[in-house]
Amino acid sequence: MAETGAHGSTAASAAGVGLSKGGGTATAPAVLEVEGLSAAYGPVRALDGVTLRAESGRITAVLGANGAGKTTLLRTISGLVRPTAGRVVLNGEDVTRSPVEAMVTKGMSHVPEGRGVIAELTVDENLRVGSLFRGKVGQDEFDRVYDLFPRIAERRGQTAHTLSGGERQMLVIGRALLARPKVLLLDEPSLGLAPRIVAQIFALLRKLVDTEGLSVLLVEQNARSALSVADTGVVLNLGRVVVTDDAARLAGDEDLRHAYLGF
Ligand SMILES: Nc1ncnc2c1ncn2[C@@H]1O[C@H](COP(=O)(O)OP(=O)(O)OP(=O)(O)O)[C@@H](O)[C@H]1O
Repeated sequence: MAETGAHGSTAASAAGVGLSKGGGTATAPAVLEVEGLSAAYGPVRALDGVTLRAESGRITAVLGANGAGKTTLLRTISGLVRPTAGRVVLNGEDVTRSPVEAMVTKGMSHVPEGRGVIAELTVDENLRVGSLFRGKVGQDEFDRVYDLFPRIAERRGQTAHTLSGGERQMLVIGRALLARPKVLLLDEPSLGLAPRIVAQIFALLRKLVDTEGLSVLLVEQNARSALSVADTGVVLNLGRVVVTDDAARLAGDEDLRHAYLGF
């Protein structure tokens, strides 16, 4: 198991060391910095001093068992849950306790678990509803999403309730991308999907990260898949960071895999 330092970060990851999957350079600017973040639901302490960073052009996977605090972490970062302590810094600006709309404007998009689409509306209408908060969005931006997700493009006139789980996941990611985020928070995109579809979605994320410098904070219970696409992994247990390390090293750490990742 990798050596952990303060807040569970390894010395290597704290220094931003580790090659990206795209073969890029070791250090990238932090788009998102989370420092000592804590959150509670009444007496239940769900997050306890979580520190991590998400960098431009990199995928950071947050892993852990049921109840580890992964969803709460994303909800607290994006302003849906009020932290009891700690800071969220986006592009160098302290955005802790900013309203969700402000987070979106400043470059953070959150795709929650559950693939929330409006079932009665068409795919195209779902995309347009999702872009309303941005004011006028050019057709070229919708076309870009359709280019990224050809399956969604083929189904643009269909009502969303006819979509498969994978297509819904693509639609909600596409909708989030219309906000032109610097950092995309994704909660369990693989849940209930066939491995082939998960691989397609992860490959697309990898492409966006490598070509556009997007930063992705990916929450997953499916640790094996997540580590195969991520640059860095952060393992949570009972609301605390257990270890932060290069994704390939985490995947190869048998003790850690057995103790926290279930594969
Ligand atoms: N709305 C809530 N009210 C009370 N307790 C909650 C609430 N949401 C989560 N919790 C508790 O907070 C802790 C962290 O839950 P969270 O959903 O963040 O974990 P998780 O790692 O995302 O788990 P899962 O993979 O099962 O979704 C758990 O103990 C959970 O029971």
